Amino acid sequence: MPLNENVILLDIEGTITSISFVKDTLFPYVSTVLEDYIEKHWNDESFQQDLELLRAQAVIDSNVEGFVPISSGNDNNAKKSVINNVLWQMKYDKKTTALKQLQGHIWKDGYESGLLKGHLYEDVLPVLNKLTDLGKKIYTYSSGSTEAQEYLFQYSMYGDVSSIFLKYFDTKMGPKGSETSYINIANEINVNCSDILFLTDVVAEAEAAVKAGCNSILLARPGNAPLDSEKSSKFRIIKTLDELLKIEYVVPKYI
Ligand SMILES: CSCCC(=O)C(=O)COP(=O)(O)O
Ligand SMILES: [Mg+2]
Repeated sequence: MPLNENVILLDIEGTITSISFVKDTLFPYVSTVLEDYIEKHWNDESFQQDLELLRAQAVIDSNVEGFVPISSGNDNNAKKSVINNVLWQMKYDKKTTALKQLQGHIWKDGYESGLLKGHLYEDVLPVLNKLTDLGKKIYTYSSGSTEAQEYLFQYSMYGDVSSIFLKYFDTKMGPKGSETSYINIANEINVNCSDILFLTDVVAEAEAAVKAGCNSILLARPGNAPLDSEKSSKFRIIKTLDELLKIEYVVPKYI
């Protein structure tokens, strides 16, 4: 049987979905419809919850250089300031739970209208199906909100493939560069960290997972940022998930 670990935890962007889909399709969709969305949904309970998170994040960010404040109240000035704050966060690709939750809600319309179709590399579904047949449990952990992840899989270019994934995790487990987040996920699914193989395109995330006691493999997909040769040398690097099926026993390279 390939792989020691029973749990396969997948990063999304740069691992199973192209960075280009996120940066060139999903993010511009939000920038384009943001103003209309805020105007239309301002009084909705769901948007008011998103706004509360954005306001709380703004307090945390208030000392960050270039920070864009959110005005209080419900007038046009407040709406404009929310738009500007969101665009500022997106410009710097901030991974705050507040931004990610709002983006997920905005993408919903785009997926449901058929304008957005979640990208998946062609090796992903065949390999994940084989791993499932081998008894492996498949989970995702992304900075994108759990709802955003679900939409991407429900409305993927291959149709609804969400049933492959047992559960989605997001930054509510903690940031992806923090070892505690992987311990939180292990606790959530009732396994030891040593039972988790985390796949990602980001070395700092792989290092955090390994510090927590998980194993980790790096993905080098076309269009990903080049991997730092020194830092990534501690890890096995694969180009597609097919390579997972060829691994008989993963001797963690970082030991
Ligand atoms: C779940 S699709 C949206 C992806 C996203 O917003 C993002 O920031 C990607 O982060 P990841 O942790 O999947 O690399
Ligand atoms: Mg990634």
